[in-house]
Amino acid sequence: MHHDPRTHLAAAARDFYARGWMLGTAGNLSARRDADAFWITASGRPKDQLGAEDFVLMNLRGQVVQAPPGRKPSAEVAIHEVVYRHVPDAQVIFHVHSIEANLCGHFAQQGRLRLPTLEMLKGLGVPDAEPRVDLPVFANHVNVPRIAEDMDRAFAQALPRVPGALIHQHGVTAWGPDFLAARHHLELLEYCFRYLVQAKALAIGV
Ligand SMILES: CSC[C@@H](O)[C@@H](O)C(=O)COP(=O)(O)O
Ligand SMILES: [Zn+2]
Repeated sequence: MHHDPRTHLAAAARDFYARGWMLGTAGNLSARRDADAFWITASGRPKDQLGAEDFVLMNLRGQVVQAPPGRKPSAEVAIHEVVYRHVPDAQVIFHVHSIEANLCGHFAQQGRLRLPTLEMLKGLGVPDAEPRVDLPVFANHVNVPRIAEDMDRAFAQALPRVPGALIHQHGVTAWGPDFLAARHHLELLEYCFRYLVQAKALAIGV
């Protein structure tokens, strides 16, 4: 769909950086070029100042198709690959590191985080009056392909009910059929995380 989504990815990164979600080079963003290839941020680049030379084109078999000199794909490219392989509708993937997402990992039980019963979950594709929805939570591993393998196994069983997944003590990954939808999904998940943290602080059961 997005034959060259790099300027859109750079704009999204600036936005998320300004929200404090991509500090210190954290996070990575990608968008499909076609059924078999996607553009992803190069590893370790400052997310408030990405240029055309800060993106790498990958195929869905983990191979670099095109990379500017000296640039490597994101260390977390295997996670994006798993999402693109399992979710044909996913055209754009955003992975960011917020404080609230990391606090919320501690509220998870058996690898699931129960999302608050908010009307806003409609925006995540859950139209129920009293939604009971869990976000999958994966263990973090220094060896990123291990995280991707866990996700691959889980997604082969069942895709998450909402378009996202949390990695414990690390950050959230959200996706969507276009840039706007992926951003909305990320914003709504981050809203849920803020809500859960504040509810916990106020000792409110959700
Ligand atoms: C700032 S360290 C964070 C990284 O280890 C990683 O989790 C991350 O999200 C960014 O890695 P990157 O290789 O730049 O895409
Ligand atoms: Zn990360």
